[in-house]
Amino acid sequence: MIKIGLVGYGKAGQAVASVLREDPRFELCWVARGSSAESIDDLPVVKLEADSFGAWLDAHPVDGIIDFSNPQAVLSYGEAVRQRGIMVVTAISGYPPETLDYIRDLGRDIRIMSSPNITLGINFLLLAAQILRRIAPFADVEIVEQHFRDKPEVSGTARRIAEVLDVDDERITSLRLGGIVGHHEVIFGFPYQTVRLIHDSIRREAFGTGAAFAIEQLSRCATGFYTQDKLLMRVIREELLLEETLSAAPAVSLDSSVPADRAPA
Ligand SMILES: NC(=O)C1=CN([C@@H]2O[C@H](COP(=O)(O)OP(=O)(O)OC[C@H]3O[C@@H](n4cnc5c(N)ncnc54)[C@H](O)[C@@H]3O)[C@@H](O)[C@H]2O)C=CC1
Ligand SMILES: O=C(O)C1=N[C@H](C(=O)O)C[C@H](O)C1
Repeated sequence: MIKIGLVGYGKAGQAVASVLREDPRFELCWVARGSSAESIDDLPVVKLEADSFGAWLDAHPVDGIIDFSNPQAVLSYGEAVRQRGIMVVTAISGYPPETLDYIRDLGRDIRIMSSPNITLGINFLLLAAQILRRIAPFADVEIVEQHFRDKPEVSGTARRIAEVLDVDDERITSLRLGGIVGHHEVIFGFPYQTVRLIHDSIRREAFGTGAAFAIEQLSRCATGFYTQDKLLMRVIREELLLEETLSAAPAVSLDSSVPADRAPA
């Protein structure tokens, strides 16, 4: 069982906590918050402060941390987890470049995954979009992202899509309305056809299942910096290799009395 500490218990963190608590592979041990440590159901709560977090980790050891707080939090817990070899899945979408550099540096000593969108669906869309982009680099590309009305910044997901497709951020159209959890659409415009790749996060629990996939995959990885699309590609590659191996496997006789060339197909 993987023991987890959750950093951030807001809109996304609460949904992630509910998914983790229902999954028998994980034990959610505690929550770290930025504000005062108000209790949450039966979960221990700590206020995240750099100078005391190491002692908290020693008294409440975990295998991994999942971060749905804000871009500053990793600066408070990074060295404490580095010293203890604790893996990290951070879903923060708006890291400044210097903080991303710090996260990559943490990858020299621990397993850490950072992705602006942790859903498996959007990371599959990222892989599909990159394939189409390579096939048809001449196509027009536009990106549309839609979120709840109070989300201030352009989605980190849309910026990541633009980055991997080598498209200028000016091609991103942002809409803010209602309670939309997360909608992303990549539109490829060809002379005689249009290809639309669309992903909708219907409920914030989608971020919980994505985080569960990431922490479980990370537990099988070597020390290093990872992204969710790379972890997903790793699983796809393993599946394809297994399929290739199985389809190439010669007919064998499990019964020594039956020659291999007459074994049932
Ligand atoms: N990668 C992904 O798939 C997703 C990423 N996000 C990102 O997660 C972050 C949080 O999103 P929401 O839950 O909607 O925001 P929110 O504002 O509802 O929740 C953030 C929580 O973090 C807490 N917090 C702030 N500073 C903290 C600190 N230093 N230590 C511990 N806790 C701290 C706040 O008190 C708040 O409860 C945002 O950056 C958002 O873009 C959100 C959903 C999906
Ligand atoms: O703030 C959110 O909620 C989300 N933020 C991420 C982003 O900025 O891309 C991912 C997801 O769309 C939800």
